Amino acid sequence: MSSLTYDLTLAGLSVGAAAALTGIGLIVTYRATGVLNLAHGAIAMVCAYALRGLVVDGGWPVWAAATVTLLVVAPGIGVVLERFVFRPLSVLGGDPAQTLVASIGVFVLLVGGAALLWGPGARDDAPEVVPAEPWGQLAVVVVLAAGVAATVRWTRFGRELRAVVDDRRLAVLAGIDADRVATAGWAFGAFTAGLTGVLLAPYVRLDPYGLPLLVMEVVAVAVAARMRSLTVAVVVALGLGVAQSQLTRLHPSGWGEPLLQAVGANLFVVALLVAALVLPGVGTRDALPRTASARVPTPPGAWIVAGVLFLLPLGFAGRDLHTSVQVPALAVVLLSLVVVTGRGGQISLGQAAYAGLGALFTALLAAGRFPGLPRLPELPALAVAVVLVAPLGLLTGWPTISRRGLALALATFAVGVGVSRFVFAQPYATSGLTLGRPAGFDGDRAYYLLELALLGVALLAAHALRRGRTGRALAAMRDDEPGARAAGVRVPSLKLLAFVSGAALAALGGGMLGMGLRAFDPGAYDPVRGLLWFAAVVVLGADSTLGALAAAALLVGLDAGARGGVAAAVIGLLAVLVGRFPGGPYDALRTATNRLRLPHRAHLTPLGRHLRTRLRPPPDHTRPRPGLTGATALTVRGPGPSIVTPEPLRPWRRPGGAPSADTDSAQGVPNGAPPADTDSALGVPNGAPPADTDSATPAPGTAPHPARPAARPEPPREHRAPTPDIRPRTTPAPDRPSSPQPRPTTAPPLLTARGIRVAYGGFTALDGVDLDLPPGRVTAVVGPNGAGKSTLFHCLAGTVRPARGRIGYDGRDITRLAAHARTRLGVARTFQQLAVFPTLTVTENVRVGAEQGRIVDPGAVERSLRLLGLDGPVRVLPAAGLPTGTLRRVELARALAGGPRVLLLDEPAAGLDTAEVAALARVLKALAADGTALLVVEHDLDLVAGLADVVHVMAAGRIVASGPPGRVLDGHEGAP
Ligand SMILES: Nc1ncnc2c1ncn2[C@@H]1O[C@H](COP(=O)(O)OP(=O)(O)OP(=O)(O)O)[C@@H](O)[C@H]1O
Repeated sequence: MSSLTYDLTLAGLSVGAAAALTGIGLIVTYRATGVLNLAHGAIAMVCAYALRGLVVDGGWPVWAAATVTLLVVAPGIGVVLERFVFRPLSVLGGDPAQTLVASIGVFVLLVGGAALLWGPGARDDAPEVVPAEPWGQLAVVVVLAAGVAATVRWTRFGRELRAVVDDRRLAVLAGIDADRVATAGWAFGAFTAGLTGVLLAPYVRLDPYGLPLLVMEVVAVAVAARMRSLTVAVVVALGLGVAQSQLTRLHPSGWGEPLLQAVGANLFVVALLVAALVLPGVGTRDALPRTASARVPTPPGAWIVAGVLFLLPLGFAGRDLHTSVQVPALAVVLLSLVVVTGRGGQISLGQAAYAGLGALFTALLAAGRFPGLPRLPELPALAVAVVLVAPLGLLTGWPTISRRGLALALATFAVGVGVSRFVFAQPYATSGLTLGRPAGFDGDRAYYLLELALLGVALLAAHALRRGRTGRALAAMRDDEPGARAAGVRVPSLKLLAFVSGAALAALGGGMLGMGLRAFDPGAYDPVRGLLWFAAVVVLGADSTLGALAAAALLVGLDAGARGGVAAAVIGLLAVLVGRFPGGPYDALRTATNRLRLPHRAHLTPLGRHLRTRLRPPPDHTRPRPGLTGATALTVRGPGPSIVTPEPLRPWRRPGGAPSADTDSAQGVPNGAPPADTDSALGVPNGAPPADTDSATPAPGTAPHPARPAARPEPPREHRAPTPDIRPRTTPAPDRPSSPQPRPTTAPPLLTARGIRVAYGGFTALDGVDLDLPPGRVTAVVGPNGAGKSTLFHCLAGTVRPARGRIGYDGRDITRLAAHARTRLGVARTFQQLAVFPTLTVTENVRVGAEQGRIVDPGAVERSLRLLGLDGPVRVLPAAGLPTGTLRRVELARALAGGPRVLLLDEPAAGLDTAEVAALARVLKALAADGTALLVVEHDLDLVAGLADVVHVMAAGRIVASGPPGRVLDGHEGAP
């Protein structure tokens, strides 16, 4: 090996070793806590400053200072973060969106705090702990990686660690001390961060912004290792380090030279872009940032106050006015986050890139240096820049189609870093690019007035995107993406719309900011700003335009003083604390969404599945709920004649024919109401405990089913079939709509499945299943756990694509059609685990279904609300916090509002009490009588017996018996 190659390899190994340390730390923290510690680089920076402080200012020997920094300060930071920031969040439910926001908050807090403490300038006197030669650093990395790998694989602690990462709640129930595991993970992660900072600081600029960002750029190493394999992380880190170093030897001529130089200097950023955008996303089980986008009610008069405050600077002069000029511009940038994150529910950490591109393009266009376009005056240049940047929103928009949560955060962060390094850091942008203000608006006051006008336009645009059909669809997508798809919302295009609009708004704000500063300053749009802006918007109410205005004023105002970093420190502190405010917006959302959810098997690793099975609550014996223990529990008598009991379509009514007053527990049962009436809309007897506060699939350790007002006795066999035991007990209301005659039973099926086969890995979940759903009939699918019912349901609904077979609808092949497209054709569904939109009111929930469904019928919302007994006071309440029984009806009303011809119901009775189940059965029978084809996947055989026209029994991925319930369910007698 030539001496140059050798020297470059050694230099590359040195850089790679530091990157490997970061990778190891990030992976261990992630494995121990499920948190991707975005503050890793900031911890590294603080430790580097601490070491420098002890050595340079305190006069300590390097070895003593390094020992204290690495063994006390760094792990101490980790323990403090775990104890006071992340543990409270995980105890509250471990919402990944909250932990993500909190880790961004810690990053911003540490960066701001460091700028306040040590000043924003760079230092070049960081002490050297390990000699510049790489062998020492390499040895440290190899020993650390081997030690961690051995611990994770072979020790009890390692097993506990994996269990905690899989599912903290389940691990705790299995007797694991999750806090101890998390504390150890955080302490070790912070130690590696400290080591990275201490090793890197002598060779790079030690400043509060640069070092953290540098460390975060190498997050690619951990992502490439899928946040799992330490070996892969170390190999990738060393490989990238050496490759980056060797690239400096190449000097191609022509256009390739600047490109190669840029790539060579930023190979870790290239790797980050590839890892975040091209490789499959990590952390896909993370939720959307639901909690980061709560609807914050606007206090009365707030807009007037905001208007007055924004007009105040017109009375300022000099430096104050000059500073104020930044506020409207920044407010426009932050409005872009309101649209993307607040309303659309998409994490976007790269918004600073679009703002910077807006400023850069405006400056280049105004200077006549934009390739292929003539020189333009400033205002048209700004308008053209906005138009040019808008489609670039697809850069962060398209990853959202397949990514969410952590994977999306990484993808958008990567785009922000990539644009910053490959566009903003190039000579044309860094060589003092000036940007004038539009003619006639040169003075600060006149320019401020122009900004207010542009801010007004941006506010109108943001309002338009947040209101009406689009706004409701965005909110639905944010609240519950599968639910939104099921309601017919075109989720992929809506995400792209959000990002394109967001990019346009950010570009407008960025251009305004550049004009305010009269120059393009790349530092004003670096990725750290992107994190700060994201945190600020989240903290002050992501779905609030007023919050964006307040955040802009706060950020500019706090940093207007002599010391920089105040704004970052304050916003960081608030972001760290925001998930912990009791009674805050998070609580309502958490109760509405999280309480119902035990992670689905599909989202768990094998260990999690094992724990879930072990810890599954025992069956609820307070309610007779005959289950199938296996196909052998049934006696199959073969197909018999179909039974169709046509019933008129009529609302969910109380006896006597009057539409039910809503007596949801949220509303309270009216005083003096008649005694327990199981035929009422809700079937909640007076004085009975609220029908539900629990989940259909309850969290471990809680009762598996909500308290029921009365146990439902199992009907005698002869009452179950062929005469359904659940019959309407009310006389039809005189004003009920006349319903068409049911279609003859010979009508061709509307939805068909032929030869459906689905395999998960090597396991065949469905093996050649055929199914027909004729109009006007209720078809039920029953079977023991794991029989394949849900998988079949998903195939019909479009959420699982079969490996083989065909799904047909009305003669058309829809096998490859997406879920939302099926809904728009007329195949609606409900969910086993509720999928409602908690921030929308009951009426808005139903309206989403009506607006996106098969037919747009202005009367559909009212009709559906009435049919499901939701037309009382409950209609104006947000879905968050309503009882399960009500939410089930909301979900059903939403599905019906789109005018479906086929309705797929996944365990519709889960979480309902006896009376609610009876009322539900009546509605479903009425729908069938009205010509709808219904599929019910249900464990409640009473319901199936009374409701279904034909029952299919599944076992081991096949349909093993079919026929009328009276025959097929006969053998169920005696089953436990
Ligand atoms: N995403 C997945 N990955 C791996 N295996 C899966 C996945 N989803 C389902 N399975 C397996 O496929 C089989 C059928 O599962 P499915 O959920 O369809 O059954 P089911 O009849 O609906 O059961 P249950 O009544 O408990 O919901 C089960 O053995 C299940 O463990």
